[in-house]
Amino acid sequence: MGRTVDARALPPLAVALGDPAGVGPEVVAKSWEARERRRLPCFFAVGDERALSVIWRGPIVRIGTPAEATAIFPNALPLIQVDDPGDIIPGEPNTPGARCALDSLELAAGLARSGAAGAVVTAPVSKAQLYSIGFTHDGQTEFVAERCGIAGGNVAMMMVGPSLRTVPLTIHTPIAQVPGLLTIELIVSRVRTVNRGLQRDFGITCPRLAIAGLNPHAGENGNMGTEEVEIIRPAIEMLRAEGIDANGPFSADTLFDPYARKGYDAAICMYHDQALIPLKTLHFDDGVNMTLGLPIVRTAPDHGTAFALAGRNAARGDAMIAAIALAGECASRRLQACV
Ligand SMILES: NC(=O)C1=CN([C@@H]2O[C@H](COP(=O)(O)OP(=O)(O)OC[C@H]3O[C@@H](n4cnc5c(N)ncnc54)[C@H](O)[C@@H]3O)[C@@H](O)[C@H]2O)C=CC1
Ligand SMILES: NCC(=O)COP(=O)(O)O
Repeated sequence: MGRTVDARALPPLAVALGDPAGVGPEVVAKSWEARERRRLPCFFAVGDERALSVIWRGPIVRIGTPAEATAIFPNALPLIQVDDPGDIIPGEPNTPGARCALDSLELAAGLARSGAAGAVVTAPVSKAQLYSIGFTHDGQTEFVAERCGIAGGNVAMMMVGPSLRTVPLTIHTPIAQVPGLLTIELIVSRVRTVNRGLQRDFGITCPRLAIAGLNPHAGENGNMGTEEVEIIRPAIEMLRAEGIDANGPFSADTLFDPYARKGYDAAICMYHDQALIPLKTLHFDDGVNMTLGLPIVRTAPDHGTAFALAGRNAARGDAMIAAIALAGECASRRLQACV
């Protein structure tokens, strides 16, 4: 039986600043400013101090180890320095900045893996910039998974908002390739990961999972596409035989209305936009991207680098605040389950 653990036992969370020219540094600074009001767990930034100081006049204290963050956090934003050798101009991404974003991500994820940080929270990176420096993963999700020794295909991206959780089964895949990638094995393995993640990180004993169809009207019994009959329905039957409360396939067009949303804990979607459009439409300001299936907790705000806003003090910090809060809750829950 687990016993209650004081939340203060949670090590500080590592927050990678993301692309130095994006809104990442600004939303991290805004999160620190909101630390008391929003009762955020202790965290420290990982990145180049200049990315913060060019857009923010608040106090920053460099630290050498995560443990030092605890004493600093009430009065200043603790930071582990990662050098960016280039010019940092908000809204103007460059190659050194992309390398700095990657180094920051690597270090922050490593600190979480070692247990020195309680979780890793990642600010937005530009995928195009990362690809230009030879980044071979689709995104931060797959990178962190690999660093944890897990194949990218064995984790799940879950988008989390106050009234909706969605999971894209295929993620950063060209839409034309989606039907060919959908298999019974993919659906079964990804839904198992989601089921376990909702139990472990959200304390939902028997998660209710709604599986979307791929085609209009979930295929109308094979008359508007056959994926539902040949792939999705057999996968649901396999999952139900294992005791997982998976249901569907449901027409995606009515899966996100207020009445339908009451009926499930997460909607499993067939492709990126099917999952992200409803989440961002309903919860853009406080949506969180969480990676399920990792040995560590990793969250991120739902938004991207928003280069056009960078340096103008125009970015909202709420999604980053929600990402830090959720990471703290999930990491505390895991800690509690361990003792
Ligand atoms: N987790 C990550 O690292 C993510 C990175 N990206 C990257 O971000 C870049 C830009 O992608 P976009 O599709 O333009 O998405 P975006 O989220 O950066 O911007 C979309 C719209 O939302 C606004 N916006 C974004 N964040 C905001 C905030 N905090 N407060 C107020 N308004 C905000 C932007 O100004 C823009 O109008 C791409 O390079 C993409 O790779 C996109 C999504 C997630
Ligand atoms: N569209 C979601 C997104 O781009 C986040 O990707 P990741 O970098 O967190 O894997």
